[in-house]
Amino acid sequence: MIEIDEKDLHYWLEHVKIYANNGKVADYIPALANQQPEINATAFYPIGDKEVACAGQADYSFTIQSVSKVLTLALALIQHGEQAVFSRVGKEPSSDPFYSIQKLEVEKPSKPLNPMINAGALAVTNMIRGRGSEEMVEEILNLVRLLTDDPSIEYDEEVARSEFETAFLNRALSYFMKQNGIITGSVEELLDVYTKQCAITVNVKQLARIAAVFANDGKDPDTNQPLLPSHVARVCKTFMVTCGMYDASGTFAINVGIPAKSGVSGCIMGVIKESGGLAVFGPALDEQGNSVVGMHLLKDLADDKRWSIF
Ligand SMILES: NC(=O)CC[C@H](N)C(=O)O
Repeated sequence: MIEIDEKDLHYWLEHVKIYANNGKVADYIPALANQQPEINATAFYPIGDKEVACAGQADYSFTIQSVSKVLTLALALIQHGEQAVFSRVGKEPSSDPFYSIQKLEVEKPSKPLNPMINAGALAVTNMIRGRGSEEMVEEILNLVRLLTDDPSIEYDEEVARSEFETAFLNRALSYFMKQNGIITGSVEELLDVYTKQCAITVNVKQLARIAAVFANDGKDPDTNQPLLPSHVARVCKTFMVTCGMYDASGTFAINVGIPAKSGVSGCIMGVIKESGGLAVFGPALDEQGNSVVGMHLLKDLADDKRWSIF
């Protein structure tokens, strides 16, 4: 069991916050361009009914963006099983940027390489049960409410609308996959669900709790009640290791060595085996779209606490 307390978090966040100057806030989603690069926060949610530790603006809410890809994958696996899900999406890293379209044309048969890139996540979201986009969004929100133990979790309407109005690349990916039978039904409805799942808002304490459920093999970190089947948690964690940090996943595995997932809002969740979940937020991003402050914080903490699973 690796102990981490508030003093650690304060110390390391103070140490790395200067790196925000080296990054840029995502602006391809207009509503995200308004984020303040100097905001930062981190939280550690321990397994075993102990207090969450945090530092920085820990009550600040942000949208989860690509972190939602792990959650919709978990939901699709629960609803349809591995065979059905992996008939539509692959299990291999792509080494391309998360929004890339090129491998969809090159791979034969054409199926997105993994569920952590946009194409794969869109294919997974397309599988979520529901009679329409509203019910599908509600299914996803209910999973996030379960994992955060907070029934008030919602999505940010302005961020969702802003992405929906400008998601030309995600529409292109979806139409390409519809042509190849990977996606069925209305692309506009799919984009409606996808942009809303990306716009679900949490703070670092809530995100750290989600990571803690994965660290506890799918069980509630406080009560040990099963929330996700352990094999689903295992598949999700494996994808976080191989593809969770986009085309920086290999470097991250060497430098930090834990399952993690980032989102372009500037959030990262990290899973520390049998210990707990760590979340960090800092909206200034590096070239690959990962939070600069988050990457430095995770690297320093992983070195200090010997977190690497390798
Ligand atoms: N990397 C991300 O966080 C991408 C999520 C974003 N909503 C998109 O599809 O572009």
